[in-house]
Amino acid sequence: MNKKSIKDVDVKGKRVFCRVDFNVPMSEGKITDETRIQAALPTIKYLVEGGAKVILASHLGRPKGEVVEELRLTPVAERLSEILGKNVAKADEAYGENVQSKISEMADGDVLVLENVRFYAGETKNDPELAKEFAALADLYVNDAFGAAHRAHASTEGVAKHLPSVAGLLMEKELEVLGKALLTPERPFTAIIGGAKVKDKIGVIDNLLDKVDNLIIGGGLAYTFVKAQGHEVGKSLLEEDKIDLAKQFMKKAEEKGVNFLMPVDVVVADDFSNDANTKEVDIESIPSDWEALDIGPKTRELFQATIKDSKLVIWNGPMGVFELDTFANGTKAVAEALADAADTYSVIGGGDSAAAVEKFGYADKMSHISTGGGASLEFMEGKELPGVTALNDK
Ligand SMILES: Nc1ncnc2c1ncn2[C@@H]1O[C@H](COP(=O)(O)OP(=O)(O)OP(=O)(O)O)[C@@H](O)[C@H]1O
Ligand SMILES: O=C(O)[C@H](O)COP(=O)(O)O
Ligand SMILES: [Mg+2]
Repeated sequence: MNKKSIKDVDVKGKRVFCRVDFNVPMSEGKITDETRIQAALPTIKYLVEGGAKVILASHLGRPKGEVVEELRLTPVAERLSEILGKNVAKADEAYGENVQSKISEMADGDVLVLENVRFYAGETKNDPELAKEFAALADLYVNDAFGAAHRAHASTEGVAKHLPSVAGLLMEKELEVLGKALLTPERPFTAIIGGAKVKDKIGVIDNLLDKVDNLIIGGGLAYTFVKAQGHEVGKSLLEEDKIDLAKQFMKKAEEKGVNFLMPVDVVVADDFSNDANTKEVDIESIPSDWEALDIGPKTRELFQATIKDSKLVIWNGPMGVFELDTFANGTKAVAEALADAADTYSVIGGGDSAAAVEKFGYADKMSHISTGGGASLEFMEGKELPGVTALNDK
């Protein structure tokens, strides 16, 4: 990596604004998967042991510039305190006088978690004034939030303009491992894309089609493509204004000779719940009042066969609503195929995807579990990550 890391600078006694990705899956105020907290520990401990005053900043969810009580970082700070075995302070804001006064009371090695940076509208707009407020809290900026490095936001990019700025240990490791896999990808190279962030992720398919041998589409993302194929999708997740784009991608795949795999059957439900009525139907027969919430058994086999024959697989986005057991089989089948494929280098990306692999007990069978979903995809596409570009060169 040509960027400076925390190992290249002196942190002792410094106030360090450390951006982490604590955007963890939560349910009813409880953290349901702490992969991202665990992944940030090496940097946090390095800073604590190095005698820095560690000021942690993160987003959680997408509160759109307003305070959303359920998206406070308090549970994360509490969990971090347990893990570190020391008191971790929590601020109710992310900058300003109250925060300054909390920081002025910190001793070397103390840890403070700021409030969700996305409670401020300026965060996602990369507002220079907000970036300056963040910078005013610290002497050094560390970006360890690989999962948010594809965002040019005030706490991931803007703040770096005002402070010496270096990468954290997780950021360094992610870039190294993913970079290696990408530099000379072993073939067949397969990308599996699913999940729910259709608007965000559909675009990555364009560049991926220049790189992969197989592209598998599942999860909520699939139904925009199903519609583009000319089938009805009932109440399934659909981005109407991306249908034309989906058509273009299918055409491009054909021209490039990329094997483009889509669900051939699905599990549909009459309600978004575990006790909904469900049935398995072929892809051209989704009933108008029903919603496809998982891939079906034929699709599971189809996807598994391709995975088995691949040497490198990158996977981002669950195949169905795996949080509900009724719709977990598709995601489980993909995880299982990857776990069984001993000769396949498997890279799992994304908060919910990592949670799924963990939930099904396959985490230690994967070659690399990246903390980045969108970030790992954009990196794999060959795009520059603004959160990395903004850091100081070596
Ligand atoms: N068919 C579907 N309909 C609706 N939601 C779906 C469907 N399939 C999967 N999902 C949902 O997609 C969500 C995960 O998508 P997401 O794009 O956030 O993936 P991720 O791995 O967390 O990546 P990132 O880190 O970028 O968020 C899950 O909560 C899951 O329930
Ligand atoms: O979950 C993620 O992929 C990262 O935390 C980024 O979140 P975002 O997609 O809401 O920017
Ligand atoms: Mg997610």
